[in-house]
Amino acid sequence: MTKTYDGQNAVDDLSLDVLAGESVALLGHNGAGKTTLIKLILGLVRPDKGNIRILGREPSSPGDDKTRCQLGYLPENIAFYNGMSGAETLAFFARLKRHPLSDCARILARVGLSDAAHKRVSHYSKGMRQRLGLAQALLGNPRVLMLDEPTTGLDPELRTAFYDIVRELEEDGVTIILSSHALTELEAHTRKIVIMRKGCLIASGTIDDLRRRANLPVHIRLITRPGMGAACAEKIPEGVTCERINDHGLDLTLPSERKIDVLRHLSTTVPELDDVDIKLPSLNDLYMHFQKEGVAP
Ligand SMILES: Nc1ncnc2c1ncn2[C@@H]1O[C@H](COP(=O)(O)OP(=O)(O)OP(=O)(O)O)[C@@H](O)[C@H]1O
Repeated sequence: MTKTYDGQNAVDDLSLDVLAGESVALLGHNGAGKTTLIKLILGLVRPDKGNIRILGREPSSPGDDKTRCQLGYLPENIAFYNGMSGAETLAFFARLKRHPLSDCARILARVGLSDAAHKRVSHYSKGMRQRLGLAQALLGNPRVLMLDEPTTGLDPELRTAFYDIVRELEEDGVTIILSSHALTELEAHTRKIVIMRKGCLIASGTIDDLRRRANLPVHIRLITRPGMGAACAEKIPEGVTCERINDHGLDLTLPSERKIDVLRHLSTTVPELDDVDIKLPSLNDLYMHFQKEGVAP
């Protein structure tokens, strides 16, 4: 589908299948079209070309509240009424979503806000507001949950707690679509990655799929017995770039398909070797690779 604003394609001829129960990370530069894609999925905006089905239905079709109630959304910047408490806020959203008010306390407990339930939202920290945002997204026990940059501004402990909740939801079979710029944490927490650039989808798959497609070099750090770095460097096979970092450390760069051969060679011919550390391309490396102009989808 394509969505155009003021003559510019915010989402440009993009096709995407998300399976039930999949957790998908949407990555892309500022203005790549991630939020627009989420709004298309939610039915908040309609595509100018193409179409979209979510849970088998057109999300923006008038009167289809049943489908919309099965979607949860945590926007990038959620606004609350500051004069209301967390419990009052959640009850307000629960009425809109026709979720039983008697269940709100359970949802507040799930996001760790029970103790602050009766505190005014204006007195909440950024992390507490974010958790309240997640609580409202969980109303209606959604089958599909859209989280737009949900961990921005959260400390490492809260991020971990946040992803623990996301994992539980995944285990319950909820489909999760999450947009973020926090690549390191996504690497550990999402199964499928979708990379957007200027409204287009430029790569998608698991991190292993993306590694295979990008075929970036692998880095291996070798640690030898003290003073044996130079002797070890002489035994490095042809076609492998070798950089000495000190008298007992070497950094190798090699094509990924040679990884096993080179490790086998080192283990049989370099008795001075003390330790080996293999660094596969990270999600950040892959993201930078695919964002480069000229990489074909
Ligand atoms: N309501 C709108 N009216 C006009 N242009 C819009 C509107 N919403 C988004 N755009 C434009 O569409 C493009 C994609 O914006 P979008 O917010 O989807 O990007 P994003 O990937 O979510 O960015 P970020 O990472 O900065 O949040 C941008 O050029 C933006 O200016």
